[in-house]
Amino acid sequence: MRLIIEAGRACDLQIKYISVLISPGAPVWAVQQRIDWQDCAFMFDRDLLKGKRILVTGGGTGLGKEISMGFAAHGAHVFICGRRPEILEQAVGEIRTRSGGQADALVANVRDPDSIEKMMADIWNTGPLTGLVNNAGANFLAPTETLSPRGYEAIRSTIMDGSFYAAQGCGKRWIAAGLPGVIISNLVTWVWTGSAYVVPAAMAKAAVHAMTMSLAVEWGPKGIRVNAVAPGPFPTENAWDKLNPLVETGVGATQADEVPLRRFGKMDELRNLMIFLISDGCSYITGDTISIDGGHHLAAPSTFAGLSKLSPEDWQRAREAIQASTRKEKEGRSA
Ligand SMILES: CCCCC/C=C/C(=O)SCCNC(=O)CCNC(=O)[C@H](O)C(C)(C)COP(=O)(O)OP(=O)(O)OC[C@H]1O[C@@H](n2cnc3c(N)ncnc32)[C@H](O)[C@@H]1OP(=O)(O)O
Ligand SMILES: NC(=O)C1=CN([C@@H]2O[C@H](COP(=O)(O)OP(=O)(O)OC[C@H]3O[C@@H](n4cnc5c(N)ncnc54)[C@H](OP(=O)(O)O)[C@@H]3O)[C@@H](O)[C@H]2O)C=CC1
Repeated sequence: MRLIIEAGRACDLQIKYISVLISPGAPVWAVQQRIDWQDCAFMFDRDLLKGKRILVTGGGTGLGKEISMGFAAHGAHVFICGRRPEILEQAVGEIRTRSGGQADALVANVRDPDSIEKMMADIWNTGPLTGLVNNAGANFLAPTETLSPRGYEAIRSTIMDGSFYAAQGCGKRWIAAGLPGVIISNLVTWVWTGSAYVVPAAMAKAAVHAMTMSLAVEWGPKGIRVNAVAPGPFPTENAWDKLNPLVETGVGATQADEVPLRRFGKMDELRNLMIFLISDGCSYITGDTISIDGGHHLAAPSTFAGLSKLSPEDWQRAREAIQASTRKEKEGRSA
């Protein structure tokens, strides 16, 4: 048994990550432990995003919550959405308390264009957004030949349709009002490499990558910047439940030891990139997708190719473990 303790401190939010690798190939659990704000080192002026109003889809958990926290800590009013009211309310409370900034939550299902339109109308009733982060995502490991149309649709519609309708909802309002705006989509390095066993997610993210380049050109003359980030592994509870449900599924994409920088990403690293991209100081970057993965995709172990060793019985167990996690999530949904 090998035990690696990897501890890093997130500068602005002071989160300590401890990753414990039980044995090579075993799943990694990232324990996030909150500590005080006091010794924070901020990379940007604390007022950098003052006056900004930014919607982060899927901002109630994981990366979306951490990104929202970073925006709020730099003066922005953040709006988060998702399908579980309790999770959203908890997140809003946490963002307000820890960042000292403004945050509000809206229940919305990004798979449903009417739900997105209602959310946009509700937000615009209190004033226009200045920025949008397409972060809501869905994913699970599965051999492609076993996917049902509903399974494929659940992932595609969340990532591809959700990002399109949210971008369109903001874009049409900005254009009508002659306002500038910024859109950032949270993709994954599979937009360049593809990945076995997560094909619908790789396809949908690649579609949003194409949307990023296309809209940057179409809406650039109207003052709307459109960019994306492509993270490598940043362990979150949901992602790891869906992508590393068993000891046997601990391969490439969810492992730190094959990342050239030899560790997972830290939330403050992602936050800093997002704060930069959404800020006015970044006014000449558009149409780009920036990787933030410690070099993972260049070293090529960033996919689930290693899962070809799994037996049909292993896949059945993986499916059951993933679906147990989904059942737990569903209990809280109201949209
Ligand atoms: C380099 C590192 C990269 C890491 C990249 C990370 C990417 C991520 O995006 S991680 C994000 C993880 N978070 C989530 O996925 C949160 C949102 N997830 C969900 O809402 C659910 O998990 C969902 C995707 C399953 C969708 O929920 P819902 O619409 O309620 O879906 P159902 O439970 O009704 O299932 C729909 C359909 O899918 C089939 N299915 C579900 N799980 C599996 C599975 N493990 N294997 C095969 N098929 C599965 C399910 O059976 C349904 O189909 P039918 O049976 O035909 O009805
Ligand atoms: N963690 C990682 O290593 C990486 C993550 N990413 C991307 O980052 C994003 C966040 O992932 P992560 O934080 O790990 O996972 P989470 O599951 O924690 O985040 C996904 C969020 O999206 C929301 N969401 C899902 N479906 C919908 C829907 N139909 N309508 C509204 N909201 C929805 C979920 O809330 P709810 O279920 O309540 O609706 C949840 O808050 C994803 O797009 C993922 O692909 C990219 C690369 C690496």
